[in-house]
Amino acid sequence: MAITGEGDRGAPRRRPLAVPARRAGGRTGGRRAGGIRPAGGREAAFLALLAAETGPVYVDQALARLLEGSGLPARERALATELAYGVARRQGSLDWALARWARRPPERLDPPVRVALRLGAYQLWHLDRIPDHAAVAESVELVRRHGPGYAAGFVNAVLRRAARHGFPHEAVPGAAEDLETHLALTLAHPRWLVRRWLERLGPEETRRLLEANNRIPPLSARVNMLRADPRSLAAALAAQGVAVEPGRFLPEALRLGHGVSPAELEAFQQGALTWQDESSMLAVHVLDPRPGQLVLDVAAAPGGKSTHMAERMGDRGRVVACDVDPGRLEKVRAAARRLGLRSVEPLALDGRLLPERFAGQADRVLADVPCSGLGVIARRPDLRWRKTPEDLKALAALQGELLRAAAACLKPGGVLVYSTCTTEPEENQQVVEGFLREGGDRFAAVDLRPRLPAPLRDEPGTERGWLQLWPHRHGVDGFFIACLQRRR
Ligand SMILES: C[S@@+](CC[C@H](N)C(=O)[O-])C[C@H]1O[C@@H](n2cnc3c(N)ncnc32)[C@H](O)[C@@H]1O
Repeated sequence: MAITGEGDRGAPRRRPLAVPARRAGGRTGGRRAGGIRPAGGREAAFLALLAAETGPVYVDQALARLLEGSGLPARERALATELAYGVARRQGSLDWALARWARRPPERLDPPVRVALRLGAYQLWHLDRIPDHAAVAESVELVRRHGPGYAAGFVNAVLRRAARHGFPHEAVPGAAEDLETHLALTLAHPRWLVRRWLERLGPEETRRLLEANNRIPPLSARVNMLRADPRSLAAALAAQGVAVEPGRFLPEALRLGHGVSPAELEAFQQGALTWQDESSMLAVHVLDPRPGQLVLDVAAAPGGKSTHMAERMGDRGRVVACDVDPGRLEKVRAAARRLGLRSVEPLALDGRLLPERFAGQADRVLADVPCSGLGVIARRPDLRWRKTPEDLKALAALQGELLRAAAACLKPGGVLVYSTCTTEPEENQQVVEGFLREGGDRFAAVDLRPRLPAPLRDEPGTERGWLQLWPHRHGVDGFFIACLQRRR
């Protein structure tokens, strides 16, 4: 769902699988999803899942590219989204069950074959309204069109067995017997994540978190207060038949009903709103940039928070929007243009080099760093299967370096926010605590309570300078915010 400004955390992506084109077999193997026109929703889902399986792209991104300009009617687009997200979400448990009918683990099969099997099995086991024969026949047809020669007969045989026997519920251990495996299989998450959350949150909360990760997340928008006021905009949207309600925490936030096509909404095109989760808006509220200030955004693309800061500053002052990826900086430029903001200055640079230009000068610095994205699993359903504990370690090193560079740019009395869209302490509290230990008494954690809306003031950690938001507790993305101030 490429709808929030937060879609891509900019973390290093998985490398493309080194599948030789012939073995990958498909006529689509190795080609980017964007280059093909799907004939219907099922084919769009299949191609998006295949693109994610064989390239450095997430399913939601591949699907968005495929659907853009596909000319598919709304019903087929909805089917594509339901299937692609559903399969991506359930991949681990689908593979576990399919292994017994395929007599080998799906990851050892050619990508088009395993994608066809997952797509068929998902429809058989999780969608009541699709008749079994259609689920099987359509999957066979897709692999015939896009897979290796042998595949159609194999997929047909495996899916017929899967239809006959159903999902092997009897083989899933009970919660009392083996809670970790039970939750991993019934709520489709990798075991290492379930284990880590069980240790930290206990059984009940872990279950609620896993369930929240499997729900369609809210569609949140930020009103550009320089162009519109939230009440009137909400009324105008309601008059157009859009279901709309206020945000949970902030005056500029709105929640819109699903079924809205974000980029096509007139209010978006006219620069009156930006798609953004409320958790991200909170980071800017905590930083509290003021008109006329010099503000640095260390890792700014696609510009969700840079543009929010410029809006809050009345477009007066400078918001230097730095990002190492010049291509992604174009999105910042486009967002600022759409929103009518002139104070945003895109800068293509490794954020670690910012002190060479801005040492000791900035009033405010935002370090919204690349992270694992484990707080946005609901938006990016295949992410859970791609991340490993090793990723968290590698990211923590880069996050620490970016935080040190950000802090070096602050002037005395200047304020910094460090944020991520992950829930994991290695990328969050531990990075900030490590930095504070190294920095001696030059920096101090800022009490967040006066900077937060009332319902969040008493969350754990706020008086010590940090806030962890959770999808199952707060109804927003999993997001971390820490605030520091330079003393001298
Ligand atoms: C989480 S995203 C930023 C989201 C952005 N703050 C927003 O609100 O729209 C992380 C960004 O970090 C960038 N990035 C990764 N390594 C970087 C580095 N060393 N210096 C600067 N930017 C970096 C990525 O290109 C990506 O755009």
